[in-house]
Amino acid sequence: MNYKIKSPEAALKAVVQLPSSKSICNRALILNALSYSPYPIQNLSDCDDTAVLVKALNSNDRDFDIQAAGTAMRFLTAFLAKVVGEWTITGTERMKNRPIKILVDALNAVGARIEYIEKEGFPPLRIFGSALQGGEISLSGGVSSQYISALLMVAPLMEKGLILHLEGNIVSRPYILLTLQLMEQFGVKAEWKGATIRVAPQEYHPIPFTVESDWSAASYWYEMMALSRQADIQLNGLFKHSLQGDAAGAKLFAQLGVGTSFTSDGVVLKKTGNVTRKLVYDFVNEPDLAQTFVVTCAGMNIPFRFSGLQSLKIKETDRMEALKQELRKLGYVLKDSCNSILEWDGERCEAEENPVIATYEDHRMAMAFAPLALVRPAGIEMAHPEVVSKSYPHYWEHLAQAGFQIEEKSV
Ligand SMILES: O=C(O)C1=C[C@@H](OP(=O)(O)O)[C@@H](O)[C@H](O)C1
Ligand SMILES: C=C(OP(=O)(O)O)C(=O)O
Repeated sequence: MNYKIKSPEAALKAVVQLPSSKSICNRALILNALSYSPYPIQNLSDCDDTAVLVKALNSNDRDFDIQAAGTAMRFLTAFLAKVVGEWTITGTERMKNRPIKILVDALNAVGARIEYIEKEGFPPLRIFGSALQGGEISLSGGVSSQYISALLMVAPLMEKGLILHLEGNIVSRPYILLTLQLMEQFGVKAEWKGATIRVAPQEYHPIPFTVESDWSAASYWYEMMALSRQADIQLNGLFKHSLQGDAAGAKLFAQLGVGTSFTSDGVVLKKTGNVTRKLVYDFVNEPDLAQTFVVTCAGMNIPFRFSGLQSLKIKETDRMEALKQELRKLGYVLKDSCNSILEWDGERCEAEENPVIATYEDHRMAMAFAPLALVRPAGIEMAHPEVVSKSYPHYWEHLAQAGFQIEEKSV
């Protein structure tokens, strides 16, 4: 089934209860389990990536399928490595092609026993759980921060604790900070100096915990604000002093004419009229915002140069390729270089007559392209719109409530 999405007939008006952050949910679930917490987590997301982790942590099975959830795959691997028993963990075909060797090598070096069931370096995995001795290891920080977050959360329960030396440029650094800050809320202290993170053996202490709304999800509403002529948008559940790195999106959207005011409920967006001529930004710290900004700039006709995109190649799909392919259908010619830079200098090609945007099993492709309906009188047609459930299951409902017309088309 495809969706044809058309702009609201009147001005876009929305008060949105955003989904809660899956990054925070999935950390809180692991920390809750490690601290034997009696408190259920409040405002837990009903998105797929969180649901698979809830299911795994509550089941009596030995074999887990975490589908497409990168955090669940990485966090559960480290978690199970220290739970006595024999476990297997698998996921979607794409997950079987997302690398995990750095994490497996690191865990095996501190006393775990993890084997590959199919392809060396990739899920599915067989895990022989036991107490972990811990110690001092070096690993690359340049592939996925999720490996580091996974190791850190189990680190205080290792016999000798853990000293991690991070090699190379670190990608997605705010997610490591998020992990450390949440660990601290659960009573565990770590020290991060230079390229070294130290966690001494310690116990977690359970706390009642409420999850904040998702700043990555907020970015699509910022995009709608940027692309609409007139709009009235309020996003509930966001904090001014957020632990999420993607809160940086608010500042960056200021360059695209969207202002943010914080209220006791969340944020109110307004148009400022101050729009940059070209947007230049390094997304190494906020990779999940890259698609939003690529599509917004194209829709606003603003050239851009975005660097720091190396991790996009190993996410739900190769996001650099997917963006180039799908924007070409709409008449934009993007150039990539060094496996990490995507630019658009305003070059156009002939657009397809009836383009259908492919979503590549990637929620962020669907969510980033839908707002283009605001600037395309013919609307935007999209394949597999259901992919949004990975992080934002109510996205289409919320768009419909905001006045978008969404028509199902059988194919
Ligand atoms: O730790 C997390 O919650 C995440 C870290 C990032 O991944 P990488 O560290 O692989 O870039 C991000 O893209 C992902 O959506 C969530
Ligand atoms: C990359 C993402 O998720 P994950 O790596 O957790 O599958 C994402 O949500 O954009």
